[in-house]
Amino acid sequence: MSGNIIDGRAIATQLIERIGQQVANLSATGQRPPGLAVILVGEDPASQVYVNNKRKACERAGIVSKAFDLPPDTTQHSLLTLIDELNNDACIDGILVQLPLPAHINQELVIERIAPSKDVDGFHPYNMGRLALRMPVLRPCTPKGIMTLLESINASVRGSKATIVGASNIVGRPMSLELLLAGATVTTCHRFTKDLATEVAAADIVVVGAGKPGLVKGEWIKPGAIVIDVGINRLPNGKLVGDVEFEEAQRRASWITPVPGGVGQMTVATLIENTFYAATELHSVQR
Ligand SMILES: Nc1nc(=O)c2c([nH]1)NC[C@@H]1CN(c3ccc(C(=O)N[C@@H](CCC(=O)O)C(=O)O)cc3)C=[N+]21
Repeated sequence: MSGNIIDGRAIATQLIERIGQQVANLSATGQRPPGLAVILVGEDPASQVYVNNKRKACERAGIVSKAFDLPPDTTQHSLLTLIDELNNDACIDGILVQLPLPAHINQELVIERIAPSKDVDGFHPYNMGRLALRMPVLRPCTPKGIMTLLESINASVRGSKATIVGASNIVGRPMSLELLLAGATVTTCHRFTKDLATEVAAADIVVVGAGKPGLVKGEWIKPGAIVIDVGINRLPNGKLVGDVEFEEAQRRASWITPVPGGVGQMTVATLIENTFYAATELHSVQR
């Protein structure tokens, strides 16, 4: 078996184009375009790349993006004040605060300040709680984008065994909730997991988001499994790699996502999807 590559770039492009058509339909009926505020505090180069990708995707879909590039010494108070203003701005449907924030700012406090209906990242405790209780509203972009990728290959998730490697608030935990909601039997692994190899080897679907290059060995993958790699690691030689040993994993998998060109692209496209959803289902786009 040699795994097919899941073309995240192509599926993301399709999704952005579909939203673009729906945005055009809004303006044809005299409604305003969706608006997304993208807040970046500081000058981390990786964050700048991601934020730029998000702004470009907005443009492709006809979503109005409003950039807030704030200096690294921005106070927590002024960031919270900006969020309050955006919460009350009728042209803004989504507020994205790029993470990580500088250490002097309390991330949880900032996320909780965003109005849940504008939390297009799906990180607010309200939205995470809704997902946990099987009543999703705005769903975290990376896990939701992965569900879209699984649908695109007609994966049978219900009744499958899924192993998630990494239990972060933005990837592992919401991914576990998405797969549980879709009827998988879910195992979530983290730094205290005793035998990672055995947990991965048992899985029909493996989702890895740990931020450690080569953490998951290709030989652990069950033949025919689906492998989703959320890791993005820049090696000293400049090469971008995931958390999975790609070549050996590809030999055993039925399907596998590449890095770059896999999950990262879907994260951005899903942000666009969530912003459109917030505008049309949670806010009024009537002028
Ligand atoms: N509030 C918030 N929301 C996020 O969704 C969020 C965040 N903070 N902080 C950081 C992570 C990471 N993330 C990515 C976005 C795009 C790519 C992406 O476009 N990746 C390209 C390659 C990019 C490159 O060349 O570095 C690809 O995989 O093909 C990757 C990762 C969003 N995140």
